[in-house]
Amino acid sequence: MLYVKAPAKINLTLDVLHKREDGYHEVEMIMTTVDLADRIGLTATAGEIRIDSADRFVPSDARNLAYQAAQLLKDTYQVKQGVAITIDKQIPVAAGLAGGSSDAAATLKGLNQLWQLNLSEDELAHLGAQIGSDVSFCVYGGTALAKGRGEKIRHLPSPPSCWVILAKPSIGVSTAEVYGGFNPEKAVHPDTQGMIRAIETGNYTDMCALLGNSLESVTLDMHAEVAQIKEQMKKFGADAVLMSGSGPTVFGLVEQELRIPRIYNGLRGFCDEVYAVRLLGDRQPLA
Ligand SMILES: C[C@@](CO)(OP(=O)(O)O)[C@H](O)COP(=O)(O)OP(=O)(O)OC[C@H]1O[C@@H](n2ccc(N)nc2=O)[C@H](O)[C@@H]1O
Ligand SMILES: Nc1ncnc2c1ncn2[C@@H]1O[C@H](COP(=O)(O)OP(=O)(O)O)[C@@H](O)[C@H]1O
Repeated sequence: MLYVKAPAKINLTLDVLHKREDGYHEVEMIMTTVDLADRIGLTATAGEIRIDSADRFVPSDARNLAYQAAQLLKDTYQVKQGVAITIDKQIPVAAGLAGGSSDAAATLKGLNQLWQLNLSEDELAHLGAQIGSDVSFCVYGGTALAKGRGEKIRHLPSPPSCWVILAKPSIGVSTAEVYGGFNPEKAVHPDTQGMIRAIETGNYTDMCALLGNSLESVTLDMHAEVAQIKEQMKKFGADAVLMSGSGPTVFGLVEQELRIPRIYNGLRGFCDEVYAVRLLGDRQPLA
């Protein structure tokens, strides 16, 4: 079996510019991967695509984004073989951490090897955009500025290294619903260029100060728990906190490792799903 890692992402900034004619929103966002990852196993079959996951929230049919990735490659390149895909789910589902998108991206990369398609990363990223807006970024990983509906990628250097505390309240959030609730009149717009400078110059203080997400207030208005978790995370000592993507996961940046146990243990009192991970920063090897 071929194994591929599928890491989660967080959005350091997420600026929603406007709603487009096609219903999607034009965005500018800085995404970076963290070392919380699903593990995708791929085994060639005679022709069919199968999905196997022990996680009850992960669909095991064509709704699964990894299934869609395999189907897309099979149809586009007339591949006769099929694949059995196992998903060892570690990333919380519907959390704003792009778990499904990362599974799809890992499947594209793994099948490129297994089915010997010889496609470039750029070709895989381009195909990935047909599956979902975040899939192109997940093909590359690392740190990037994403524009368009999320599929136009410009690579950025690694942010200054730090710990990331992730806390997910026990609610799932629909990305479409959150974008649907976006109100341009009330929107806050993060300083994307400032964040790029902070990353390029390795300025941790500025990176913390410039975290921002236009979708945060939409989800906060729907779910009071998210605001409570933000408050708790700040109180327990995170340097800066923000909701990731459309939520509901809240992340906190922490420079000093010594502070992690207090924040982690404090949050565990409120929230079942808490993780202390590192920023991955750089793009990672395949497996
Ligand atoms: C908000 C973000 C931020 O990284 O991530 P998540 O919270 O999902 O992790 C992304 O923009 C989510 O990307 P992704 O989850 O791939 O979205 P898609 O499947 O393409 O779209 C789901 C739905 O979200 C809305 N959508 C998505 C992207 C976008 N730029 N504008 C939109 O309006 C559309 O209503 C679309 O039907
Ligand atoms: N491989 C997968 N892992 C998780 N969820 C998936 C997957 N494939 C499809 N989904 C569906 O996608 C939806 C969004 O899941 P996910 O990608 O985890 O969240 P988000 O878009 O918030 O980052 C879920 O409701 C789930 O039903």
